[in-house]
Amino acid sequence: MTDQDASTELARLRGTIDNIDAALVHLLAERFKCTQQVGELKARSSLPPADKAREERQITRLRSLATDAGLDPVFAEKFLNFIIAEVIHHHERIAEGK
Ligand SMILES: O=C(O)C(=O)C[C@]1(C(=O)O)C=C[C@@H](O)C=C1
Repeated sequence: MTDQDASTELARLRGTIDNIDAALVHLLAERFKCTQQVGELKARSSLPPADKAREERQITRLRSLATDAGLDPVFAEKFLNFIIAEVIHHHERIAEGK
């Protein structure tokens, strides 16, 4: 592969990465819009911000989906936990009226 070929291929791959990153941002934005509504519903109904049983079910499902998709399930679990921790933080702020 020539240097020119390599830089053309790298630019093509980076274009794909940029598209995927954009899709991830849009998906996350939609998820957080939805969890914002969940947070407001929970605050109105005096429900606790976290639901560990639901999280267990989500993790089991995501790990299985990840394995089937060829993604490291440990990474998928960490990623979901990272997102959920942020959501719980948002829920707590909503419940505090902030
Ligand atoms: O499903 C809920 O009850 C939510 O508040 C959403 C969510 C999530 O982000 O998926 C966040 C916190 C809960 O512990 C479980 C799940």
